[in-house]
Amino acid sequence: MTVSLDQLRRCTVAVDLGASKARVYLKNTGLIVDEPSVAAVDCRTGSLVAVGTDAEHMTGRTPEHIRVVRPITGGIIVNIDMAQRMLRALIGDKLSKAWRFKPVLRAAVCVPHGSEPLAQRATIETLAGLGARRVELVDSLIAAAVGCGLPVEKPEATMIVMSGAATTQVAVLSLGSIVAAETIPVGRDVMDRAVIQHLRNHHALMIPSQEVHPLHQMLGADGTAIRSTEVHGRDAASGMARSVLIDSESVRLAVRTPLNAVLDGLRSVLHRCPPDLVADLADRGITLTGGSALMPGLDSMLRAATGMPVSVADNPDGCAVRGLGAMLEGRVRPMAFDPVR
Ligand SMILES: Nc1ncnc2c1ncn2[C@@H]1O[C@H](COP(=O)(O)OP(=O)(O)OP(=O)(O)O)[C@@H](O)[C@H]1O
Repeated sequence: MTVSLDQLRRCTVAVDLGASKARVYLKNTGLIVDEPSVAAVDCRTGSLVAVGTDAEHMTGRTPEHIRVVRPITGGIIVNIDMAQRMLRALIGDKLSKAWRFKPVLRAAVCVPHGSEPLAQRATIETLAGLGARRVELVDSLIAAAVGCGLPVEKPEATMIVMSGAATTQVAVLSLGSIVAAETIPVGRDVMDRAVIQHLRNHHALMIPSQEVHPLHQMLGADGTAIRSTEVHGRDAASGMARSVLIDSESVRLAVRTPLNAVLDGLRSVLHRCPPDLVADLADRGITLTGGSALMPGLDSMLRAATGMPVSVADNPDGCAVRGLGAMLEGRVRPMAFDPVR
């Protein structure tokens, strides 16, 4: 079964359920949900305590009876019931008006490239439980390329690197189709964990995840990058509070392994492309998108490693759902694009 642009135009909502953010785009309205895909649950009663940003703020600060859960891991819905409850709470009554005019709700959902049939089934079930009568699945790389404004329908190569919280997806597209693509299980979360592990191994310091974000600022290559910064955490041996001065080279070293995995994936995609398409990319280069594209220095690290021009898309987070929204609203030139199913 294939999904055409005509079928997508009949959909009312576009949905992107990521490991970090849940986004819902209502046709002819815009983004109605752009919140962390997090829920806080009271284990004693099973009731939802908070969702989205409020739930995310509770991470690591809850009493024993409250659990903060992420129903989506690596772009895969691992807890359908919780994902439905979270989405229902996030959407609230924002869909009720659309529902009145379109009693048969059709939804289009981004799914990671190469996702397993079971993962696709979980996505369909989640949306069906929310009242969608029909769910169309679209490869998130195609949706993101459209959302970045790339000329995907042309017989020329475009290369997109979409880096999210849990995964980085790389693809070369031409004529509306994916020529070669790879999903690498490395995103901002993995980079953060690599830095946390590095500090533990080399400085015997355990730091909370929010302490990692200022460290990444040191990777910026615009000359304004900070050379060193003080991080606060707990001494791994004594358990006492301690501060350590960390320099940018330490952070660069910590993210080298996950970054190399992304580069291997990128090379593998280029190897599988015909030379004519790779030649197109010498000028056009790579478009970097996804929330992690905003990580300081990621573009310059990719540029240095590949020797190709790298540009960060405008508003890179949410490109996929915006691209899907454009398809729903018919703002995309007709093309024979490769759907997921
Ligand atoms: N300004 C910023 N600087 C650095 N990182 C950022 C910034 N804004 C968002 N991020 C990171 O981007 C990630 C979220 O990106 P995105 O919304 O594309 O992910 P997702 O679609 O939920 O994840 P995935 O595609 O892996 O399922 C988070 O890990 C977040 O820390």
